[in-house]
Amino acid sequence: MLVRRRLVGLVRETPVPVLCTVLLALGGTACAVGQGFAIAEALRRAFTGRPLDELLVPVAAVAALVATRTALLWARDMTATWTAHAIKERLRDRLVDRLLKLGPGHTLTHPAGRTQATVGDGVEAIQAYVGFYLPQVAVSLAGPLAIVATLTWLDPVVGVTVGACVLLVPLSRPLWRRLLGDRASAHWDAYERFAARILDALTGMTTLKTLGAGERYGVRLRTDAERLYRATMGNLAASTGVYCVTAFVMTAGTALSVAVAALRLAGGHLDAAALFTVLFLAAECFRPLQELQNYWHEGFYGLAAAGGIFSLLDAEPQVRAPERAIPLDPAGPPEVRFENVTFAYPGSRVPALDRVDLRIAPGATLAVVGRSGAGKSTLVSLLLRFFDPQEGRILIDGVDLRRAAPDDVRAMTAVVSQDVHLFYGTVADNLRIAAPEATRERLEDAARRARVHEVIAALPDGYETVIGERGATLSGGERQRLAIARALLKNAPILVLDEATSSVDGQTEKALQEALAEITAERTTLVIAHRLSTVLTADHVAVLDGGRVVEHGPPAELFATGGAWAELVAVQAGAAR
Ligand SMILES: Nc1ncnc2c1ncn2[C@@H]1O[C@H](COP(=O)(O)OP(=O)(O)OP(=O)(O)O)[C@@H](O)[C@H]1O
Repeated sequence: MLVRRRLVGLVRETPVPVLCTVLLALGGTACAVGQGFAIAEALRRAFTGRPLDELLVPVAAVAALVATRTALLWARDMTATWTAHAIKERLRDRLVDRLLKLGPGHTLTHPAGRTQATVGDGVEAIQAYVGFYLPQVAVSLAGPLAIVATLTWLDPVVGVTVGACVLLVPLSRPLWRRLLGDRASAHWDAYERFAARILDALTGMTTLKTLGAGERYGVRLRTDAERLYRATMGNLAASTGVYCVTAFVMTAGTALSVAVAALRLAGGHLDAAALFTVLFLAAECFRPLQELQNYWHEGFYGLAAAGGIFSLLDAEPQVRAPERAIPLDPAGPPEVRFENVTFAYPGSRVPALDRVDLRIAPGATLAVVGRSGAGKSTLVSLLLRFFDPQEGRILIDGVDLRRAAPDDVRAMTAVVSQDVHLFYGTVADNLRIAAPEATRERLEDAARRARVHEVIAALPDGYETVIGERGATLSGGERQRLAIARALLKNAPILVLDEATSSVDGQTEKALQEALAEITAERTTLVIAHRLSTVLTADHVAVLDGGRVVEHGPPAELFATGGAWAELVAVQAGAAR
């Protein structure tokens, strides 16, 4: 029997329904035992020439027992299914809850496809294991034990023979455990890899096509599908191999028990009716083990998925909430400071930010520029407290972010990034993600200020239009303007603009710059920008290079010094010509 302690722990959380499942199954076994005795009695009466009406009682008892058993097993299946669903739903709630707690700190460092396979199919697979397999383990111990005791009472020699044969099944299990466990894990691993690859292909379809890499990626997909196929067949071979051996032991055990009972009959230790009872009970003794074997077929996936599920449940968030969080004031635009901040991503030895000192005065705008990989986005991730710096600290109005609740920190900041994610749902739903209570008037006002109201109004159902997955029905520029409307609705005192206007045409950019100037005036703003037009209006510019601030000051002053900023301007000007 393959049992994982923590999965048993899940079952223990719903003790009553699980106990009911076990008792109903054992009730079914008890009916089968009664059936064996009733049939034997009917035969005994028939063989001894008793009148027909005397046969009616045992025959009626058999019918009643068969009906009761059917009802009990139906109730068992219903209870097991219900229990399995309840455990599954609770587990999935916990996983989703944990994922939300782990936040982008986890999603940025783990493949989404694997996580999706764990939370989706992994939890589905657990269902058969916890709902059917584990309760059946208890039934397979108690049922055969009770039947062997009954057989021993009928005839000790037959009882010991059946008991020995039954014992062979669980005793042979350790021989297979390793093989079954390894094959199941290999199978799940191949499945997770395949699921991750498929998700990547779907989300990156445009990139693959524009790079002409569809064919090459298809080869990788086929290789992973082939690996999954081989792992499935390997698992199936091991599983059915064990199934066949166990079935053989069970059949041989039943045959041997009947042969021993026949010898006992010949020796005058048993009568013919008792022989029939033995025959019936010996077969029934192996039935729970046979069912256990069947449930294993359905549940092995769950056992393999358990590793991923529990490691996700055990994963610790990158940032911890302090026991007594200092509240942050969301009212006015705050001062933001990075003090000697050094940070390297988990698993990386090269710091993405190296002793960064920056200050944004309340209501001021700081533009951060620098080459790709300089550390600009990392600055934002730290400001949103997706990660904590290894050295130094980040302060909002003098409060170290480590001493504030992570949710409070995120509530202070609205982000408009390059990669705008629109969720499956209506335009209004997508706007209300930022402000669930917002009235239709507020939505429209925000959309107007973000210069996207006309676009929304022209959609087939206006604000109630369902946006296709990943915003397929809106252009890049429209999506960005929707993101700006979201930021307006969130109305946070800190604003992060990550190349917020990179996907809009010249005319829209002008209108957007006006709208952004309007909202940045009331907020402390950090602009991550590659384009000069976005930076020129900032109060300060910081030039990042290799995670370090190499220049910092008002844009005009920096330009006059002829340093890194002036060099970047020259490069851009050259590129524009
Ligand atoms: N999730 C991550 N795990 C490990 N390293 C990362 C991760 N994200 C970024 N890095 C590394 O950290 C450094 C800074 O990256 P960052 O994304 O902050 O740069 P950036 O200036 O925003 O670049 P770009 O302008 O191209 O967006 C880079 O060396 C990058 O490879």
